[in-house]
Amino acid sequence: MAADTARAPAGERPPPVAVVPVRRYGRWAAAALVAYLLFALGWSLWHNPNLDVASIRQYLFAPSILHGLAVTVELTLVAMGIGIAGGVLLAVMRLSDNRVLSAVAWGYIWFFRGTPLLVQIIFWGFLGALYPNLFLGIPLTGVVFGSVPTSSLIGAATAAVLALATNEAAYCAELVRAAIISVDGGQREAAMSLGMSSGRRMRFVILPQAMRVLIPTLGNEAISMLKMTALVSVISGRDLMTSVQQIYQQNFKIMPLLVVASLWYLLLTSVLSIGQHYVERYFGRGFGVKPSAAHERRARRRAAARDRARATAPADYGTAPGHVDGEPMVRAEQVWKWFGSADVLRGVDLTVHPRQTLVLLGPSGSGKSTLLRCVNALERVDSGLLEVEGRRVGLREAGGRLHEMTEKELCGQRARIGMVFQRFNLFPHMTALENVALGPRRVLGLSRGQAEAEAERLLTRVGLRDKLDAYPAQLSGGQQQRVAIARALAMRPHVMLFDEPTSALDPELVGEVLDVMKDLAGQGMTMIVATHEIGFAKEVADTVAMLDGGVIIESGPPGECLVAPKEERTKAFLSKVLA
Ligand SMILES: Nc1ncnc2c1ncn2[C@@H]1O[C@H](COP(=O)(O)OP(=O)(O)OP(=O)(O)O)[C@@H](O)[C@H]1O
Repeated sequence: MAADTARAPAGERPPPVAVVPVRRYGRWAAAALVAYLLFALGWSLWHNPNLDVASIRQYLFAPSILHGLAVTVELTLVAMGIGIAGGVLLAVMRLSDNRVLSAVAWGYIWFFRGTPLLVQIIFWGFLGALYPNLFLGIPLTGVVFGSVPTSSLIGAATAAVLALATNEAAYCAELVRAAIISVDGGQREAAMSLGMSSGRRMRFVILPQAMRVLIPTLGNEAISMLKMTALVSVISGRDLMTSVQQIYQQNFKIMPLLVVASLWYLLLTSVLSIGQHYVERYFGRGFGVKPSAAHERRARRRAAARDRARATAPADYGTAPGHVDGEPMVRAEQVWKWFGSADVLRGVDLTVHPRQTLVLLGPSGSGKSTLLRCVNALERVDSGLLEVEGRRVGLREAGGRLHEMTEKELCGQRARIGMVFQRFNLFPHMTALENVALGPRRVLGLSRGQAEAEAERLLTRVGLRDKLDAYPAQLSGGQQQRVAIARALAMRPHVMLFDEPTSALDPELVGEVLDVMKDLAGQGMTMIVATHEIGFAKEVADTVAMLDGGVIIESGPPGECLVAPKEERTKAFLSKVLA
């Protein structure tokens, strides 16, 4: 029997197919040639009397060299640390809606990238020539609390750090900004829909994902910083390269001393590269990087913490009750929304009562997503009244006028409204469990154990008990959407919005998501569902509304709207969808 037809007992993995690999003679020859050339180069260096191995040995651990090495390491670490922190701050300022902050950040980056680093080092080193004394006081008022001579405050070492860090911050700012922009916009919206403030969104959702893009470029920056520290010699900084130069200017052993410097730089660069590898692996979790042993240990520790926390998880941790009996859960009256000259919603009226399911139908571009986004305060309506639980969405009435809600108020309102997106928008750097636990932990203030115990309960409810530690990339579309539903439910929302939750799924995965939604409706969740699933609408909806061109042209019980629609447009739409 041929190897590829070998059989194993039924159900067991068969032996792998035995395959003779292609003989790649060209590659072997190329590898042998390169190895030979490298060996020859090493041999010629080692036996070159001008290299002066004895001097290399003599100076490799010389005190002045080791001191220079320590200065280089210290300068690199401190300047990179301050540079990265400053860069993040500048990037956030640059991306801010506040024009003054954005302009200041732009000006900073423009100036520090636009002038040579050498000039900046000399500037900081000789700052005393411009400002002989530094004052602490209130600018432009003449109020001074104290002053010191500049030269006593900013010595060569401080000037070196200031110059390298302020310059690095400008470069880092652009790298961080590019990395932040590279994070999908859906991530921000998903975090907003959980009621996370802008600071929390940045810290827990955007920056961890941006870091994956950022780390390789920051690794490059750190390595070039290591070598740029040599420039501080112009203000008498005592870095590695300066120490080497001082020695060979006296003894003329240029080659051996350059080899000493190179060996130390190579060692430092290697250490940085190894560090970069681990940091990259940490931030690459969920993006196809294999989970490390540490990841699995952490998962086991967390499972134990969940077991301990289960007993202490509060039953009523959810968002504060906001609903008054008898009031509609969602009410829209003459809601208009426009983008520039395009009127997307043109006077929408609808009412959804508690425990009811409203299904929104309508062709692509009719405004279904926009309406749901308005209900969740992701967009502000331009005209009309939109209320959830009797409170205007995104607006507060005071003194007979409407005021924009503060971020805190908006987050509180969003947290009571669950949203499930067409493209899932799971956080790719978090496991299913972490995705679901994020909101309760970071918005509602549960402990990690309690939040994860609750997340486990919800994931079990949507049939994903065995996928707690899987990252979104390791889940099918249907499974991802079920995690997204559990994530929204974890906030104990008062109303759930579904924006075409099955339209990005393969037909055979649609059922598993619809089953979870039917289950929710059966348990009395108030829901607004934009979908083209007519069978679901017939079975679950209390009301069906047909949106066309930003207007609800027909609404009523599914028995009327779907079985005997009055409007020609609805008939045409249904015949297309059901075709
Ligand atoms: N931020 C925006 N800026 C400009 N136009 C927008 C914006 N958001 C939506 N629109 C426009 O509003 C219209 C309605 O879009 P919306 O996404 O609400 O439709 P939809 O009914 O959900 O469509 P689909 O079923 O294809 O998702 C579209 O013409 C779209 O181009």
